[in-house]
Amino acid sequence: MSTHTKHKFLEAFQHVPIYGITSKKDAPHRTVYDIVRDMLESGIRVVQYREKETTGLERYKECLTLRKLTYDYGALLLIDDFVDLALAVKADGVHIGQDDLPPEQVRKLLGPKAIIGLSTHSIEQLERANALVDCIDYIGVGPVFTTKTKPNASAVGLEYVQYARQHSQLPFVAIGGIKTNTIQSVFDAGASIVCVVSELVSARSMEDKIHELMESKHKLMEHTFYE
Ligand SMILES: Cc1ncc(COP(=O)(O)OP(=O)(O)O)c(N)n1
Ligand SMILES: Cc1ncsc1CCOP(=O)(O)O
Ligand SMILES: [Mg+2]
Repeated sequence: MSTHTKHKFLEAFQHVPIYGITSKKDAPHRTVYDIVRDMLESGIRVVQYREKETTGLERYKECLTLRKLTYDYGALLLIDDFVDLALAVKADGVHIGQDDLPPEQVRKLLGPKAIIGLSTHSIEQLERANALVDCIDYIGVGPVFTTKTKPNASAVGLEYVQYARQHSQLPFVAIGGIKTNTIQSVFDAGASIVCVVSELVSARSMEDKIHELMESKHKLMEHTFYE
């Protein structure tokens, strides 16, 4: 909303431009706490809690522990969908979809300091988000590629990432089907922040996986620098 919240959001990607999202089903033998601790130990500083198949009470208990953990690492905790949960655990903000509460209502509920992200899947939705530049802090752009993590959503493609790069007035996070073999194309299309859910959460070593993912970003930077 304010330049302050946008700055706080962008600053958190200074070292690792990866937005972390929880997914217990991609690491069935680990707790959400272990998953997030690994993300934080690997340098991630923005974590979204996204657990669809959990009770409200379990979500609350898990988020309470994550609030303390993310706080200890100076990281941001965002909640997917549930504004009430974000308020209850004093999260830094929420990520909402096109079918959730309208962003203006979410802003009224959470106040000026909260970070609010909104999913977009088309040029029309991106342009509507541009008109909300005083209400929301960033947008999601995706699914870039088809993904089992969101099986019913159609891919928007790299062209939409390029469009976001050129036309979004808000910081954007590219998401959906981004893996070691596709991440380079997403950076090439103009994304600065990416989200890798299943491949990261299921990795044997999250730290190694992040290094592997970031190799393409470094290659891109060297390439741009020497051009
Ligand atoms: C960073 C980011 N981008 C997009 C989404 C998708 O959110 P939404 O459209 O609400 O869909 P669900 O995640 O609820 O299935 C996201 N969560 N995070
Ligand atoms: C939550 C969400 N929103 C758009 S795609 C997606 C899932 C991304 O998961 P993965 O990185 O495993 O494809
Ligand atoms: Mg959602």
